Amino acid sequence: MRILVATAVPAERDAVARAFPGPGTDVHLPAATLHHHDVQGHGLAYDLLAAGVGPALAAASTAAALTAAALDGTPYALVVSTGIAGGFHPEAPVGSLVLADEITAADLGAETPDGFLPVTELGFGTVTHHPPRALVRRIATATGARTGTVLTVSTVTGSAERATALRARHPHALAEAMEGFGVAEAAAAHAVPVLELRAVSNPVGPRDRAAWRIGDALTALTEAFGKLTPVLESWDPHEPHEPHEPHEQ
Ligand SMILES: O=C(O)c1cccc(C(=O)CC[C@H]2O[C@@H](n3cnc4c(=O)[nH]cnc43)[C@H](O)[C@@H]2O)c1
Repeated sequence: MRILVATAVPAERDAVARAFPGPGTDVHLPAATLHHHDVQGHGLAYDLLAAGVGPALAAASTAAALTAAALDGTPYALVVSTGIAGGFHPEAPVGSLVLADEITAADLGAETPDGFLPVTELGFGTVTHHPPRALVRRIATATGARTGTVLTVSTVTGSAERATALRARHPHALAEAMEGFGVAEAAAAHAVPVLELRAVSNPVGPRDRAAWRIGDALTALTEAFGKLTPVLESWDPHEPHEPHEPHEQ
């Protein structure tokens, strides 16, 4: 089973790679370079992709890798968007793991005098993707990740007011990052299921870049991916999808 893991930057990709034994191999594609790891004896192959920062570049790079695999006749069974993230206080503290049960574009829409309208209310597209519920449950149990909404933003939140406004619109949001929705859009175009797993490096709120605990978050990411293989090994990508249940408000 082939799994595509999309991070934003090479430091996150390398943190994931440290979960696997051996050096891996690089595969150069048009518009994307994959770092390939076969997990011996488990029938799993991971392709790690530093897909770029922000939803647009992440979507373009992920789509390039998905298309190459499909044309090759060895399509991916799963796409995982991963990396560091901001965590909403107090539910997702620095160093914790968050696994998305919803991946939501938080700033894709229009501002109106009455507030923000998502694109769906303008009659376009989608703003949310849902990872497979049963798989989310199993991975959360294996890794200790909290489950909830992970927001995708194009602008990192830098004030308490913005953090409060986002939580008011998305009461189940645990974290924000900048790529998940883009990666999920590319996966959906190929009808491939998607996960988003994040390690919290900073609180969502007033900007204090010097306080980001990137090293701790990258270590948490390596540990989480070390626990993923047995779960994915026992996962049947063809198992029927449990219907999505909306969060209770
Ligand atoms: O400087 C480094 O060593 C370094 C190592 C790993 C990652 C980075 C990044 O800057 C990654 C950018 C990436 O992180 C996500 N992120 C993290 N915190 C937030 C946040 O509060 N709000 C939104 N996004 C966040 C995001 O996905 C960025 O693409 C640096």
